[in-house]
Amino acid sequence: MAIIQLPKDFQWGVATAAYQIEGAYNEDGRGLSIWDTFSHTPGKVRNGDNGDIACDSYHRYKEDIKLMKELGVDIYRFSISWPRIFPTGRGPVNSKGLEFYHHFVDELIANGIEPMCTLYHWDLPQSLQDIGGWANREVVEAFVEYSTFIFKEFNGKIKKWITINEPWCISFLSNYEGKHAPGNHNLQLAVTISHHLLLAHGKAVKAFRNLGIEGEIGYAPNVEWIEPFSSKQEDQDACHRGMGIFIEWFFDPVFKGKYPDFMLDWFEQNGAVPEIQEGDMQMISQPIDFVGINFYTGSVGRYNKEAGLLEVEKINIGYQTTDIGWNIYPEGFYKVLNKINNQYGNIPIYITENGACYNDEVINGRVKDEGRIEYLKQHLTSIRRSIETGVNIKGYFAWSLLDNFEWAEGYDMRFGLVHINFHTLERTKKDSYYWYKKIVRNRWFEI
Ligand SMILES: CCOCCOc1ccc(-c2cn(C[C@@H]3NC[C@@H](O)[C@H]3O)nn2)cc1
Repeated sequence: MAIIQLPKDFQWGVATAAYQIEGAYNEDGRGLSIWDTFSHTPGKVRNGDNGDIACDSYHRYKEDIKLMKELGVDIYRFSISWPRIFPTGRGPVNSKGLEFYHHFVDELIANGIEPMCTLYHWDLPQSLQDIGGWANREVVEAFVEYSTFIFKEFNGKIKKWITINEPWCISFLSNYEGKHAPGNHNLQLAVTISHHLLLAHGKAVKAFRNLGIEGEIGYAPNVEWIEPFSSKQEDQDACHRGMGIFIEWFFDPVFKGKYPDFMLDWFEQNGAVPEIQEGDMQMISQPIDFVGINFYTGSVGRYNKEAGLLEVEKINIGYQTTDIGWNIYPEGFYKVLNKINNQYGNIPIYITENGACYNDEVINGRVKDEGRIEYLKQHLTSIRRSIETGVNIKGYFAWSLLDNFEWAEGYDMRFGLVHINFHTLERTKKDSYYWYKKIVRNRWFEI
């Protein structure tokens, strides 16, 4: 057995997102989001699930904060629902929605838990989608207005800010693959949206600096590791593209002020180019204070001309998988963290999401989720290895505090440290909750 120790000043947290846990979708003046529309469209979400009620955290947030308090976490990553603040995306403020988030943040602080706020975690106001959504540069301006309002409202209370969560999911998964809201299938649209998301991020950072808001700001891309099947150049190049759409495409503009040529060329060969205007790249590359990294899985990849847009085939070589079918690949976590560190400098990193889907149920009042504990051990070990290699990792957020609405997979796929009975909304602490509580307290574990 080996003892794995995390630094004393390492921040321990848990993460959620508004649409996945709040419910109260039409309460107290909240406007509709694209996920209300998408989840209410037959065939889009497993079992026809939607976020109308979810974990009912809008009403039960004090109970959830008590769970965090007992867990002993230092920090809680949550998102603000844009349509709960601006029901049509811009214009009149919904005072009840704003009041909810003030009460929520005050309760966190009163319980000694630092708030980390994600401004955009996929729930675009439907009214903005009706004018083209992120494909329309007007929506970039609306995001800056929304962000500026929130910065001013919570200045001094919230000191860690994330602009955009997982821009790959918002652009390519949602507008090329069509798997998430709004469910389009158009590469040019996806590339245009990816550019506008980065522009929105940069403009929000600029506003944050100009307003003199207290604290730190970053964004939270999701990344995967794809190990080349062989040293053949075609396999290496295929995996470079497969990772490039997550890493270089969303990191180079922010940290180097330009898109990576190998991805620009590939998209252009497929008929898509980002619509870059004068000053955009300078705005996008506003210096940030940290980068949030969301990591779940990796795979082995090889060149295959028939394997979709990037011609990289992810092959199953027998890795164990979680209940959502994703490979368990902690080695890839170590590799991707070191790749980012080597390519973009020793930028402070928060692991803003990492966790495992295991759908264990409550039996005699207990949830024995050993698989999740093992996954967390392996991935926290990769974090320790990365820190010892020189990666500046400041903290870790387990995804997620609660079982919740896992987007197109609905409620069947459970990532929580706390089990939710979605009929009664009863919360049950899983074995992994007690394990994580011990790690947060001791800052070491055996593997
Ligand atoms: C192109 C292949 O298409 C198949 C499906 O492709 C994906 C890829 C990735 C995901 C995915 C889901 N999550 C977890 C969430 N992160 C944010 C938070 O809200 C969690 O709920 N991360 N990535 C889903 C589907």
